[in-house]
Amino acid sequence: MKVEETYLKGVFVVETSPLIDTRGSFERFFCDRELDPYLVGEQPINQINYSVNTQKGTIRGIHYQTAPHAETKMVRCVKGRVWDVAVDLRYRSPTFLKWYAIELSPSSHNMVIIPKGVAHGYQTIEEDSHLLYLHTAHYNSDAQAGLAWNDPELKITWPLPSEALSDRDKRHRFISEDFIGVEL
Ligand SMILES: Cc1cn([C@H]2C[C@H](O)[C@@H](COP(=O)(O)OP(=O)(O)O[C@H]3O[C@H](C)C(=O)[C@H](O)[C@H]3O)O2)c(=O)[nH]c1=O
Repeated sequence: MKVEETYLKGVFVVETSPLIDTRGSFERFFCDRELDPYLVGEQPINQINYSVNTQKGTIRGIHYQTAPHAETKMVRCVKGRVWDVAVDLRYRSPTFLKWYAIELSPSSHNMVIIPKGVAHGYQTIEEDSHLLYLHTAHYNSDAQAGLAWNDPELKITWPLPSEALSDRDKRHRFISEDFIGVEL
């Protein structure tokens, strides 16, 4: 696994290598031993989720779980193609409210690691795009929080016009002036 840190501390891009033979290929998606240096002090994987998006242009997010249910999540696109965004919400982070985006797709063999305090969203750039998530915390409906995809404070330059937002994602409030970041 090749792991590179982005300019958002703790946000890593992992590239895995398929082992190809006459039958096809085999690819290791996750290994706690290999990724342990990047998941310092993290709990093990508690949940694995799978998201199917039928439409191109769908935006999901920008979500995070509040403490004490904050989580690291690892996201991989297993079908189609998505533009994946991480937004730094960490108190006193030098990249507070900065965002990083990367295209995830099966052919890129890549996965993004999104640590606690960093919110996550994505837009599908192909129809029928599927995502696999590994989470280091259990889902807690009372700890759900989110940012508006079109928050003027973030100025996220989504690649396509927004489509297929959930009612919840349509209702996120813009970041208030007194927002200083999230507790971890
Ligand atoms: C995340 C999650 C959701 N749910 C239930 C809650 C809702 O009834 C339904 C859909 O949840 P939600 O609308 O939050 O799903 P997305 O909009 O795809 O959000 C996800 O995608 C964004 C981009 C993320 O980064 C989060 O991991 C995750 O929140 O599944 C569960 O039962 N367990 C879970 O772990």
